[in-house]
Amino acid sequence: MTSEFRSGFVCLIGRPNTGKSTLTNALVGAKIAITSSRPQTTRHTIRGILHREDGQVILVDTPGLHRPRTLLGQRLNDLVRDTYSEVDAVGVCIPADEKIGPGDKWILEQLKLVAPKTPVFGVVTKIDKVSKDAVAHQLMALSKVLGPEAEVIPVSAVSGDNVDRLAGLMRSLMPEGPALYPDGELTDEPETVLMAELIREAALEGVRDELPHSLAVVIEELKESKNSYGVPVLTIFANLYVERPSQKSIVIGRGGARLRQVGIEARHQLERIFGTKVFLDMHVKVAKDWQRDPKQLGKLGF
Ligand SMILES: Nc1nc2c(ncn2[C@@H]2O[C@H](COP(=O)(O)OP(=O)(O)OP(=O)(O)O)[C@@H](O)[C@H]2O)c(=O)[nH]1
Repeated sequence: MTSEFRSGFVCLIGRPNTGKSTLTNALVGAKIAITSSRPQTTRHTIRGILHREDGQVILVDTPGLHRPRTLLGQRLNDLVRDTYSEVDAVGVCIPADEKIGPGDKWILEQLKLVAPKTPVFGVVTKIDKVSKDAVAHQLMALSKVLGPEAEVIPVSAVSGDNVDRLAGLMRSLMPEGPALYPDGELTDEPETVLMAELIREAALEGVRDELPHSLAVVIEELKESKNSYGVPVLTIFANLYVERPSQKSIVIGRGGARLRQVGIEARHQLERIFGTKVFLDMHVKVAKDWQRDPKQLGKLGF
């Protein structure tokens, strides 16, 4: 028996750091969504596309929903709410190693409020981190919160456990329809957005101060040329915006050491993803209070 082809959109939601980006990468099979050990770093709605013989699932990875404190926070939340009501299914992600708390319940309330008809499924993530008993306990707890209709699946993006099963479940929740994107396409984000995200991720890694909301990266220009050996090189001109001079020093580091390290890290990732030699030309600038200024926000792509 051949089953019908299904296609549609899925959004994985959950508190920051629950493993949504890592899971998206595992499902899609390539590094597209940006992960970081620091919470709330995924700012853009990046779509990974899961191609299967029997269907296509377009994953919309949203920033973690959080109580807004700044204009940027509000815009991010609006974006998340719009996404909830437009997708065909929403996956609620809860890490296996943390109790379901008020933050999770708040997210579920928002979901029921803005998209009461969107099918929901549960995902217990990072199951490699805890015992089987703890996983079973978390599955029951999540099932209780989501209700009897929602299917709940335990996965580990790191070991790959159940990632295929989850892909199958998502596909089964999609409406019947043809592929929406050509095979082989992994994301529909413009590549400059992806470049900016990768540089931003590298610049945040290892910085302990509260930088995540104060750092924006804008790709100013791309130039293709050949080096002295005739090898094609892509030169990326990027501006890193921070809000205060003190943050600028953090990003640059002593004698520019940190920024050089960030450059090496980002270049490595960019070369891997874009399959070409990369030269990174980065400048760190101070744009005072850009998070609270609508004009600046627009300029920085929010
Ligand atoms: N052990 C283990 N760690 C995981 C797994 N999935 C994600 N992580 C780790 O958990 C951290 C957060 O993962 P992300 O994928 O960035 O989480 P996120 O939910 O996308 O986070 P935000 O972008 O902040 O919303 C990272 O350090 C990951 O390496 C998993 O299956 N097992």
